[in-house]
Amino acid sequence: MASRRVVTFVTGNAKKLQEVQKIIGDAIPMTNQKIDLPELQGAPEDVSREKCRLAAKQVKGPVLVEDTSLCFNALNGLPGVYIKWFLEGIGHEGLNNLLAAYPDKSAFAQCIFAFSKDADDEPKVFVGRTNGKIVPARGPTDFGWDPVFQPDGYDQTYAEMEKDLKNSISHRGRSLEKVKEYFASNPHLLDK
Ligand SMILES: O=c1[nH]c(=O)c2ncn([C@@H]3O[C@H](COP(=O)(O)OP(=O)(O)OP(=O)(O)O)[C@@H](O)[C@H]3O)c2[nH]1
Ligand SMILES: [Mg+2]
Repeated sequence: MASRRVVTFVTGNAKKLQEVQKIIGDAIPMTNQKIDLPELQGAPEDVSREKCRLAAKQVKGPVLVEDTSLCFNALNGLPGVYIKWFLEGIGHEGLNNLLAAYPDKSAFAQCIFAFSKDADDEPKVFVGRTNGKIVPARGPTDFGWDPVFQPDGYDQTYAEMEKDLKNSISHRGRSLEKVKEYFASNPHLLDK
């Protein structure tokens, strides 16, 4: 049997890593590296592709990265890929206040994973999206904007949900389902 390479998931975010490990399980042989990659400005898919290229150069092997957006429909998709800086700058209350002037509180969480086999391989992207609305913070505050995002069809915020429930309906879970399908349908992807 050919020996197999291992995919390195590159992120600076420990909470993302926990979720990714839980969702992937042993479906894909994976390790991780904590590198805070510089992020291009622009369209979400391009941000993720560029992170993937930078990661592949550093790791020199198969890499997986992701970029997460939180998009408010009343604001035509902003803060989007800039949610990290909005959250750091204005917090949960500030995110709610951004929508104070609009009756439409709907939003979507989006995760874009990107994979490449090596630095010469064009990254492939996998988009996962969950629709919901922005609400005053409820639940534990240990992960980002989880307390202010309530997915459609549920009366709990992401933060109030059991982890397995969040992972089964989340932007990250949906994107990773596509990643897993891609690996399952390309069984020789990691052969040396
Ligand atoms: O409540 C949350 N539930 C989630 O499911 C979730 N996923 C990401 N985030 C936050 O949204 C921003 C994305 O920015 P981001 O994709 O650039 O991540 P990051 O810079 O933290 O890590 P990375 O880029 O090294 O992977 C960062 O503030 C993350 O903390 C989440 N918050
Ligand atoms: Mg980042």
